[in-house]
Amino acid sequence: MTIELASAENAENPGSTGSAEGTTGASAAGEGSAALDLLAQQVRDLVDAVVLTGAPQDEIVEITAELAVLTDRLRALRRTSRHPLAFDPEGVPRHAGNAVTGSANPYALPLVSQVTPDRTIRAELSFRQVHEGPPTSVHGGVSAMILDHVLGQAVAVAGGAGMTGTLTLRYVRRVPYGEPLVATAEYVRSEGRKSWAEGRIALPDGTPLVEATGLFITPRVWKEEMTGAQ
Ligand SMILES: CCCCCCCCCCCCCC(=O)SCCNC(=O)CCNC(=O)[C@H](O)C(C)(C)COP(=O)(O)OP(=O)(O)OC[C@H]1O[C@@H](n2cnc3c(N)ncnc32)[C@H](O)[C@@H]1OP(=O)(O)O
Repeated sequence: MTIELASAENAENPGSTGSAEGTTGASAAGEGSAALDLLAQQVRDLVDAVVLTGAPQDEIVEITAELAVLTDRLRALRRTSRHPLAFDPEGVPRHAGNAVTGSANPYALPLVSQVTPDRTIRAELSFRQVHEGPPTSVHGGVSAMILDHVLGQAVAVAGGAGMTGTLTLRYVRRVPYGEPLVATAEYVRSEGRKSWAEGRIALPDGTPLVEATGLFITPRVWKEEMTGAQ
C-alpha cells in the first residue's frame, strides 16, 4: 500500500476544476477547496432536509428529478485521484475525503479534532437526526465510527499510526442528537507495531455516554515502506 502524502505536486485539490471562484486549492493539511467544502456542506443540509421533509408526494417527485440532473452533472466531472493525506502541524493525519473528518465529504460530520497540550485528542461535536438509530438516539455504529477515528488519531500523534485491529465499546447511556457532546481519546501504550488507545463520547460535563478501547496495528507493509525494507 502506498500512503499518498500532500506535496507540492499533488497539493492541488483533485476535486477542483481550478477555475471556480472561491477555490483555494488544498492546504498543506490536506483540506479540500473552499468551494468543494461548501458543496459538501450543502449536501449535508440537503440530507438533513430529506430526513426531515414533510413535502407532498408530487413535490418529492419533482425535487428528485431536479437532483438527478445535478447528480449527473457532478458525475460527469468525476476525478480519478484521491484526496491527499497530510498531517497538520500537531501531527494529526487529515484528508478532505475522510468519512469522519473530511471537510469535502458530505458523509462526514465533519469532526474537527484538536490535540491538547497533554496529547489528548479532543473534538466537540453534535450529531444530527440523520444519525438516528433507536428513536431519539444516535445509532451505536455511528458512535463507534467517531471513536474509531479519535482513538486512531491518538495513536497516530503518538507515532503509532495504524489500522484498527480491535475496537471495544461500552454503551453506557443513550447518545442524544442535537446536543453538544465531546469526544476524547488518549494513547495508552505500544508493543512493537501494536498500539492501544482509549476514549469516550461524553456530555460537556464529562458524563460518559460511550467508552472505547482500541488496538491499532501499523501494517507490516507501512513499516517496510517507512524503513525502505524489502
Ligand atoms: C502514516 C499514515 C497515517 C494514517 C492514518 C491515521 C488515521 C487516523 C485515524 C483513522 C482511524 C480509523 C482506522 C480504520 O478505520 S482502519 C480500518 C479497519 N481496519 C482494517 O481494515 C484492518 C484490516 N486488517 C489488516 O489490514 C491487517 O490484518 C493488519 C494491518 C491489522 C495486520 O496485518 P499485518 O500483516 O501488518 O500484521 P500481522 O498479521 O503480521 O500481525 C501483527 C501482530 O498483530 C496481531 N494482529 C493482527 N491483526 C489483529 C487484529 N485484528 N486484532 C488483534 N491482533 C491482531 C497479530 O496476531 C500479530 O501479533 P503478534 O503475533 O506479533 O503478537
